[in-house]
Amino acid sequence: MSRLPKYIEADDVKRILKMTDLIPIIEKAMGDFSKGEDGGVVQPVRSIIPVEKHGGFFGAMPAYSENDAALATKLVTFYPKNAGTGLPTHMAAIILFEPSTGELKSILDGEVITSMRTAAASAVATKYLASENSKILCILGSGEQARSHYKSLHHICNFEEVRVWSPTLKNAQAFSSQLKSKVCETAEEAVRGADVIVTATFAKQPIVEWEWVKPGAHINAVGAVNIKWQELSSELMQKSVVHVDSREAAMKESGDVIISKAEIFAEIGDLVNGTKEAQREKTTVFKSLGIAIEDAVSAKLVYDKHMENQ
Ligand SMILES: NC(=O)C1=CN([C@@H]2O[C@H](COP(=O)(O)OP(=O)(O)OC[C@H]3O[C@@H](n4cnc5c(N)ncnc54)[C@H](OP(=O)(O)O)[C@@H]3O)[C@@H](O)[C@H]2O)C=CC1
Ligand SMILES: O=C(O)C1=NCCCC1
Repeated sequence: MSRLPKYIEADDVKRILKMTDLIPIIEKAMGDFSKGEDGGVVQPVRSIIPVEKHGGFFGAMPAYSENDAALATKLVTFYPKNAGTGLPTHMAAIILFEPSTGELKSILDGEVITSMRTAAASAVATKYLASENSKILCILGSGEQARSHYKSLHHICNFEEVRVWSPTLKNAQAFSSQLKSKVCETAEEAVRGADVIVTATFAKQPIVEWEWVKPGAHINAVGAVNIKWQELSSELMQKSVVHVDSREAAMKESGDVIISKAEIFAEIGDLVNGTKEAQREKTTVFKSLGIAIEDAVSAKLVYDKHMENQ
């Protein structure tokens, strides 16, 4: 047998990975992660190094799930300045190992997995925290995450209206021409009256204010993964019931949490495990940072399905 690892390309990942399969797997991984040692997950907060000269960042994200027999590390770069150049702003590879022997199994494209597993994590949060009667979805941003969230959140709610706002109007229009939605001229117009809000931007300063948000709405805040950046105003963070994927990561990486000094009520995994009660009727925030265990279990899923068809 060849010992050369298989490389699984983006197109294959896209073909193999289905949101309907991914959402329950991410839900279980978030639950296992929040059980601590009992969940069989080992995952430090990622290491991120700035590549200051070029305005980029490089991250290493190792994780092991004993329950899912998934051992992997993602290597990811994010370069906000790539926007508009034809190169993606996020690029990644996931390196998957066999936990019983330590053997290298595969290297997978990490861009599609990053996009889909982040949106799946927000879908899990939305399942527990959004009003069951949610009809209006607001998406701020029109890039990769905006698109994947549009798709994943339709698995959770029956939206009657989707609104999109993005600073570059033509990008919002392109989004809207591909994914049925209404373009808004301002973030405020998009946010007011929405039941579920997604912020998936490279904003460094808040783009959503407390007074715009409908009481009881749920917000998935996906961007601002930097201690100095915020997507949500401090008032909005302080007055909402705040959830995260990882408390440890939020305290180390999230400007929205650190600058506002908002209290973190729960990890989403605590809701999955039933150790904290979901407060659906309150205004809720899921501050997503992205955790490595999500990549590891997604990569294992893709690899197993890929090998079934060999
Ligand atoms: N939580 C997690 O697990 C993950 C989080 N992320 C984060 O999610 C965010 C979106 O990522 P992704 O969709 O891949 O990136 P893209 O580059 O595909 O899209 C970025 C979007 O941000 C918008 N934008 C840029 N600057 C601003 C600004 N100052 N104010 C408001 N909007 C702005 C752009 O608008 P326009 O095009 O109109 O100019 C664009 O729509 C990033 O912050 C990224 O780091 C990414 C992966 C995982
Ligand atoms: O989880 C990830 O992967 C990322 N999160 C935030 C920014 C870049 C990649």
